[in-house]
Amino acid sequence: MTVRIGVIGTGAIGRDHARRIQQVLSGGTITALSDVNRASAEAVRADIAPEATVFDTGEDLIASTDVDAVLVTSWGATHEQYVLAAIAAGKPCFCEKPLATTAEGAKRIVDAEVAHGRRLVQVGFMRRYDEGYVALKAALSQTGAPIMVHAAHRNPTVPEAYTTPMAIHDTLIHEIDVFRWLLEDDYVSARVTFPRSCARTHAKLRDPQIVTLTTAKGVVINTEIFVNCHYGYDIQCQVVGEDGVASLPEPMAIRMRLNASLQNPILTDWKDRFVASYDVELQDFLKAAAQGTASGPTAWDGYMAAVASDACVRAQEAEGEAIAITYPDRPDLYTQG
Ligand SMILES: NC(=O)c1ccc[n+]([C@@H]2O[C@H](COP(=O)([O-])OP(=O)(O)OC[C@H]3O[C@@H](n4cnc5c(N)ncnc54)[C@H](O)[C@@H]3O)[C@@H](O)[C@H]2O)c1
Ligand SMILES: O[C@H]1[C@H](O)[C@@H](O)[C@H](O)[C@@H](O)[C@H]1O
Repeated sequence: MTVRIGVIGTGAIGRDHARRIQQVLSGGTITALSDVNRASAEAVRADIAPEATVFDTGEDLIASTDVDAVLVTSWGATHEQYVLAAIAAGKPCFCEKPLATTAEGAKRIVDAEVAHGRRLVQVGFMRRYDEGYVALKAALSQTGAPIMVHAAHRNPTVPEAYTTPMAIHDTLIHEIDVFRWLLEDDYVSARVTFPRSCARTHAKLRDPQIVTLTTAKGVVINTEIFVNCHYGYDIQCQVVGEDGVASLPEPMAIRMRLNASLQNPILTDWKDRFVASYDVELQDFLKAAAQGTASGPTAWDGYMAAVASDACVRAQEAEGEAIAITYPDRPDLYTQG
């Protein structure tokens, strides 16, 4: 079966996901597009999916009989309304991170999916599909029980509209999810400290910042978020265990001996750093959607990330103070896998 996909939000990642479904992956075809900026959807139709229909609203797209499954790749604050509409229509839905911008919003999605009784939502936490993180998780069986994690999430630059809380719900959200998965653990508290801000930041963004998460098993995770680091897109992670240390591998790069120096290029764009992971996560989505369901990171994972993310934003405001994180019980729908 070829799954007929509608894409809501055709900006950077919506366009890139449409491209991979049309040109790279198997089992899916783009039949519908929608964006509040209609010209953006029209441009994706012209460049990537000439057979697709452009809809005025995401809701119209979801209701279309030409759409079997939905990709939500609009701005974070608009995800909840579209994911809820897809669940109401009984259509599988891939939602980019964040599932919702508040824990309450993510909980409404969990409640709707539980009431539906079958998984329909996959959240775009692509790092769980990244070869490096998968290898790192496997290596933890040799380095012994984890004690500490040192991580860094560095972007070369961000737009002016990117403000201090976005460092958490737009950027750290990847670490929040991937460390739950990597350590098979949940968070109990969050603390944020701010060094002096870097010269390249602006008035509404304190950058960099260091987030310390403590887990139920007592692991302490330090993550530096530095979104004006200038030199490249750089994701670092080192897990210190009882018997040894395991590090996330660097992306493959040609090492050159040139001009009297040893050179190793560093990527500058998330699209390139995680290109293979996006391919694998969406192939996984297409496979499950063909069966009318979803696999991969769940709405519960999206909700858990939103709970931790809200706590981290409160921890930013309470600079230096630990903020407790508590979770409700996991519904049966999310207990397998
Ligand atoms: N997994 C990842 O690594 C990754 C990478 C980039 C972006 N993202 C996420 O994907 C989402 C989109 O990010 P982006 O970088 O593509 O942003 P973007 O600004 O390039 O594109 C978003 C698009 O959504 C459209 N839009 C906004 N509100 C809408 C609405 N109500 N209905 C329909 N369309 C609407 C905008 O017009 C825009 O074209 C964000 O949630 C972001 O966090 C995830
Ligand atoms: O939306 C992007 C994307 O999720 C990237 O992976 C992350 O590094 C950026 O900080 C974020 O703004």
